[in-house]
Amino acid sequence: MALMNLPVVGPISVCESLVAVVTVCVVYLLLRLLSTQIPEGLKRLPGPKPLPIIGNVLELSANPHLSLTAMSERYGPVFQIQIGMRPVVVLSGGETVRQALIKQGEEFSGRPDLHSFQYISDGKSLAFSTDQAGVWRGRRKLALSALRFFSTIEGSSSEYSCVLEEHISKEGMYLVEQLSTVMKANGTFDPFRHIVVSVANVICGMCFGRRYSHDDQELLSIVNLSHEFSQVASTGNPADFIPFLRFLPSRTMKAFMDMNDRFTQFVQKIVREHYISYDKNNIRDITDSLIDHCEDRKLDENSNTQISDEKVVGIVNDLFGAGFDTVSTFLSWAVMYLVTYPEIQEKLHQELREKVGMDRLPRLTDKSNLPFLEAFITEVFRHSSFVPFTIPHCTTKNTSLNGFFIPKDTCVFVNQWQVNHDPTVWKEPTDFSIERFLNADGMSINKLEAEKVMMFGLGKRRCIGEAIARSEVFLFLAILLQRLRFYQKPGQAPDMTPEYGLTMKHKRCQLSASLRT
Ligand code: HEM
Repeated sequence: MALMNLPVVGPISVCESLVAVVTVCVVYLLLRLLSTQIPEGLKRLPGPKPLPIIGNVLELSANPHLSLTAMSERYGPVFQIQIGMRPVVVLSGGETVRQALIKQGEEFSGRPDLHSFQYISDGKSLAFSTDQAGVWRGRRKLALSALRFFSTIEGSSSEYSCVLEEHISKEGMYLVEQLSTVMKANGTFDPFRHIVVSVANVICGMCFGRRYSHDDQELLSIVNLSHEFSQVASTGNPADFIPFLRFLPSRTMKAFMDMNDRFTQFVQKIVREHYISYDKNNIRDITDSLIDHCEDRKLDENSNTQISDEKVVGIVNDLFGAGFDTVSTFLSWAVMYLVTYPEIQEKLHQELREKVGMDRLPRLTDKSNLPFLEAFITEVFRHSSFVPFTIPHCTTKNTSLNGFFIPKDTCVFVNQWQVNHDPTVWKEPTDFSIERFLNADGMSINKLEAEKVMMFGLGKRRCIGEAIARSEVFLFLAILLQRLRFYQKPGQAPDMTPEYGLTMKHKRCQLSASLRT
């Protein structure tokens, strides 16, 4: 919205354009000459030579995770590229990433002030905004404790170990029913279309205390718009790195802004309803608990009000947004792998039949008893690496990594895809093999290998929804595998080519399924 209000460049003469271009080039060269004095004992970052103004944009290709992986083979695990006018440090290799995000976690815990990030949750996102460390830490703590509380409290009956298990079990069964109904009516179904509603309902239950039907147009219009978001939020938009592009119309950017507006309005409407019906003695969900936190602060003279009410309650935006897209993308990929490898699907079903049986639903406590399923989940995470980069990081002070100097406020990309496909760590990294995560006896998980897979980031910015996400992917998949058999439409092998983004999706497609007896 703000971008559309900016004045578009008016008519300018050739002479004026030339002067502008020459000035930009001179300033650019001067900045490069004056930039980065390397402290003694440290080295300058290696990397490809940038072109003026556009930097290394042309070398990034449509799949930056692949081109940056190829560059890491040439320049090593820490190197610098220039995207437009902005230097970006790229980290690869498990050891180097661990060193940066865990051992030097504080120095790499910032977020860069990318232009497009200001449109996410009105610039007040917990995950994307450049909040000062104190504010971000306070919000993160609040978000973590709200998530923990509203996933571990008791369910409505003793059948469930906690409310999270109840939400997932119920949504899992609705999903099975929904898919068999669609199969009866159409003969095929689009996996993402249905999975995303079920997963959104789990996080809606926790955040807003409500669920939506699979045909709810309002919810569908929100959850199906994540594609534009994902495209821009991953490694940014050209306008984040080449400032004058902000003044030119961009279709991707407009779609990104529209999507963010609609998403924020959707959540704000629910938050407004919560403010009206809020009752201190009946805290129903995460939104209520955040409102309650603000109300309590008002009564406490000594309370720390560094974080505004808007930023406290706005945390639900992040939890809802991050909570449905990632998990549903994973599950949708998992179904694609099941269809592609029917022999693995049968093995997983047999494991469930033997260890859980067909008379009851799987539970979270069955996890340790289902090593094939856990190995399958880990291999889908590794092989698809559908979150190829973490959210971009930023250095909070001058620092060094592997002997290379990195100035304060440098944008940092962490290449999770490379870590998960590093040929020095993984045997035949392009093969899909669940055996790589099983011990020699074939009956238990090789934890050491599983921990090498990187999907949730590491250190200070590590995903706060990891525990919930892991419970969701396990239980949804266990229920689907117990009740259904998935298969491809005759003669139509599924297209496993990922479409690049913050979360990489497979192409939308039609699959088939039948109920298991
Ligand atoms: C399979 C599912 C998921 C994956 C693969 C995933 C992955 C990630 C990654 C890679 C990051 C960025 C880490 C970094 O910048 O270093 C992240 C951040 C985050 N995730 Fe997740 N996530 C998942 C599910 C969830 C869920 C279910 C929630 C909430 C209910 C959630 C909430 C967040 C939040 C709030 C952040 C920002 C943390 C911060 O900036 O301090 N995620 N996630």
